[in-house]
Amino acid sequence: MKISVIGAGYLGAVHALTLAHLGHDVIALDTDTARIAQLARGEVPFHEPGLAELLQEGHDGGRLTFTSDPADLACAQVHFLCVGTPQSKTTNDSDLSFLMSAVQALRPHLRPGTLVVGKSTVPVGTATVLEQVIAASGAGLAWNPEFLRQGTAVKDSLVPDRLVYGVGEKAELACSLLDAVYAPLLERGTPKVVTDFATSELIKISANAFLALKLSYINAVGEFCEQVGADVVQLAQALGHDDRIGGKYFHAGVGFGGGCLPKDLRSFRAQAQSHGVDALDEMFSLVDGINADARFRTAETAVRLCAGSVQGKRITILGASFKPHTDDIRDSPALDVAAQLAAQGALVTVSDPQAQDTAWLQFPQLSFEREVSVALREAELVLLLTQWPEFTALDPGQAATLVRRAVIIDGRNALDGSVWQAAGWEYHGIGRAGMVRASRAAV
Ligand SMILES: NC(=O)c1ccc[n+]([C@@H]2O[C@H](COP(=O)([O-])OP(=O)(O)OC[C@H]3O[C@@H](n4cnc5c(N)ncnc54)[C@H](O)[C@@H]3O)[C@@H](O)[C@H]2O)c1
Ligand SMILES: O=c1ccn([C@@H]2O[C@H](COP(=O)(O)OP(=O)(O)O[C@H]3O[C@H](CO)[C@@H](O)[C@H](O)[C@H]3O)[C@@H](O)[C@H]2O)c(=O)[nH]1
Repeated sequence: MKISVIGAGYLGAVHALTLAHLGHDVIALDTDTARIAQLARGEVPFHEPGLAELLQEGHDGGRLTFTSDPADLACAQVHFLCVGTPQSKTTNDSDLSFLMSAVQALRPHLRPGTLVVGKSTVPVGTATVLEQVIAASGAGLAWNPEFLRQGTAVKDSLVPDRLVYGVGEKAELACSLLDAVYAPLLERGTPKVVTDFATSELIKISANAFLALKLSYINAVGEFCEQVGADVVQLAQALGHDDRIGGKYFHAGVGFGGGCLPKDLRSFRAQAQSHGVDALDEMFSLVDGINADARFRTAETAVRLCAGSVQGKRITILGASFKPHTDDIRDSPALDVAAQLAAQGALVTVSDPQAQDTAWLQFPQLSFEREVSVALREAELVLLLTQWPEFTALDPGQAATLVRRAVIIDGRNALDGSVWQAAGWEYHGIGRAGMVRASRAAV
């Protein structure tokens, strides 16, 4: 099938390349002409495991085209909308301006029997409005939210845990075309939920809000653990043995970031508020606050470990991206903590295997050093804030010879604290008061 994908960012580029992998002819459009030129040359525009191989495969198979001209989309039978829906600069609402201009640009090139499919994450009610915007063209509209995670985006797209079709006036057309698009996944038994627009929109945003809730819950319990001398890592493991709770997505630490969870939970708050569901607004205000606090408390611990002031202290931060295996620094907890410490006069060096090139432009107050052994030199405090394998595999004995003071905050509880302690480090896991006490005893 001929398919267009509009918006070639972290979601759209992956979606376009996986659709080509499934055997479709895909044309991807982005208003960022540099990005389109890069993709057309066969270069991936960001770090995502497995994406370069898919791009090569799509090029070799002649199934991929890239454009910035909406007129080129006229040949496609299905059009996926994958543009950004960031948080508004002034409120908690989603900024839908990119989505609206993408649909306006597409509208003249639509014809009867074709389908526009929204994949971007949107507030409830958006699909109903867009269905009216394109109605005169004779094309149908569906909402098909995406649940991929950066870092495992290719696998998540090829082996999704569910497909959601939100359908409206042209439900039959929508279901038959989406079934054809996803035929290889459906044949493998991927669960499919067909529902109305509002439910499909809410499924997506409430999923992300729930994940944020789970993380803020374990981080708040982690704070309690610190107060009473308990260990949040053991606690989460024990809770996770209960299937009703589950151990996934339950790692306490410096909190969540990225281009999705923070802005989606705020959009959820704004939507709940505008519909008078104050309990959800209040609940997610707390979730957001706990997350901000996790970052703040990490920075506070760093100050405490520097005898009350980081002024002039050399601090090394391991990690810049919001999670490992991506170069995305949107709302990165690591960079937030780094900036908080730099604002208090610390000399902060950040190391990241992939995210440095974007991070240094946005954070000129920080120093960046890709080579971790160089970044660690003469550090008076080290914080592990993004658990890249390059960092979790560090030899603590070797690392101890590089730093001035062997003190580490493990902001992701990703290191084996007892091994680091045995190598002479003062180890501080977040929510792990027991590890701090053991560290002090070892010193
Ligand atoms: N990143 C993810 O893992 C992920 C997963 C699921 C859902 N989502 C949702 O998908 C949407 C996109 O997120 P993203 O992370 O890919 O954002 P992104 O910023 O990486 O990509 C958005 C792309 O859209 C392009 N664009 C903007 N306006 C355009 C227009 N009018 N026409 C064509 N292209 C245009 C931008 O140049 C950019 O390349 C958001 O709604 C997000 O919430 C993202
Ligand atoms: O146990 C955990 C798991 C995650 N995180 C943090 O939570 C944030 C988000 O992680 P993750 O959800 O894995 O990354 P995203 O790629 O942002 O994916 C989320 O956002 C996407 C965009 O909407 C959705 O499609 C995905 O389903 C949803 O998981 C990151 O900062 C992680 O470090 C933790 O702190 N502890």
